[in-house]
Amino acid sequence: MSRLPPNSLGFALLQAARINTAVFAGQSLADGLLARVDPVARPAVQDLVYGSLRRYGRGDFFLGRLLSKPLAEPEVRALLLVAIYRLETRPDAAHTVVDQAVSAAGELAEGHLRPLVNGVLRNFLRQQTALTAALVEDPVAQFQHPDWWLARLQAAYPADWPAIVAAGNAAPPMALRVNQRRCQRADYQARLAAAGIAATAVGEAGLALDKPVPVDRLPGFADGLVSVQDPGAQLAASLLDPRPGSRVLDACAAPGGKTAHLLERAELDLLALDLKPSRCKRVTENLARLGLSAAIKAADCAKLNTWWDSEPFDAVLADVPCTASGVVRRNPDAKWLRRETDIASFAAAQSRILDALWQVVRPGGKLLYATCSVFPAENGLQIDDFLARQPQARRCHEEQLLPTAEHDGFFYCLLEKLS
Ligand SMILES: C[S@@+](CC[C@H](N)C(=O)[O-])C[C@H]1O[C@@H](n2cnc3c(N)ncnc32)[C@H](O)[C@@H]1O
Repeated sequence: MSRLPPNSLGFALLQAARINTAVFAGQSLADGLLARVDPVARPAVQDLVYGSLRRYGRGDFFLGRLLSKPLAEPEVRALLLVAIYRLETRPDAAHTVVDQAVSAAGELAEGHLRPLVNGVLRNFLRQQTALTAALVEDPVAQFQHPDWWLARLQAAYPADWPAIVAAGNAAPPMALRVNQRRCQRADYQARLAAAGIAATAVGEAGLALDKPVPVDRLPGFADGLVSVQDPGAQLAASLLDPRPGSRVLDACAAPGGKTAHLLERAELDLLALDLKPSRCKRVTENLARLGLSAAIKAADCAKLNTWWDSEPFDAVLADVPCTASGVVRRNPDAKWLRRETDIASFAAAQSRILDALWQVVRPGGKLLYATCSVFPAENGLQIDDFLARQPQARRCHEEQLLPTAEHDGFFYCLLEKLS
């Protein structure tokens, strides 16, 4: 509980510090940490949490210079980091920010550290120019990614890595996919314009918004006229392009974005699998909102004996679990929680899934392998290894989308099973 009013900056700083403390203790933002925040404060808390985590390497560097010894109190440290983020990105009313951070510190168990919070933030403001100039001394601070992550990007993309890093540190764009079963894109674009939301057509059925908006401001969202989906993710359905009436498997389906897109484009006999029953529920809810239907089952797609009836599929989508290194701006906590060894663990799980799913593709059928990663071990190298194991597989199309201001990072490889 807190004595600060929910609409105050102090309250938002306090909540953001608590969430970031949970993240650094190992919890994921995807576990709904923000959903528990008072709705009045949620947009401000979200900005503080996501923004400060995107820039954690930088904040950590500043604290290293400002503190004489490491802080043992995680919530106080997290509070300093969110306050520094706010001071850097909204330099107006800096002294109000410091005062509000000190009030927030008073709500923590370590309330006696209020003078330290006050002193560190005032020192930050006094030394800000010199501290900012010193960022170049430390790549993790300057580029705001772990050192092993930077090394992997530099090795794989000698020319593009600075742009990948810059995209990963920026706030993400927001795009919609129009449910072509329920309305035309141009009509929906006009509805958006009437609601004061500017958007540009992108891809087959997408609309890129000039500025992100809360979903409840989107006309007809609850009635299934649109879904939020990155333009990079919207490529999957057209790459797999299953024929109407064909038997399709979406093997890693939750929350169902690509499942829904496939069904919006054509009538299909589609089975959607996901490992977790709670995530299958999200597929069910999404399809219901959009007026679509599929068979949905909780299962490990790699354990064929638990779900497969031996009828082969014409088309399989394998949107496999991955490091999500291409969408790190949407999950900035992952950047700091991941370990380099995770890449090999994901790659091993992905090859297990690929080998199993290949058995359910009919001869002449297709499998689209997809990740939202930029690490080659999960992408092109994974497919090279697969092709070496599977002489009946042919690589029809492969593309690595690097994250930009317009879309997230994705990898796609369309494979055909030779008859
Ligand atoms: C990248 S997400 C899928 C996103 C989804 N295709 C979409 O467009 O909305 C990967 C999903 O794979 C699921 N998953 C992980 N391992 C799995 C397995 N062995 N079998 C089935 N699903 C799995 C995860 O629970 C997660 O929901």
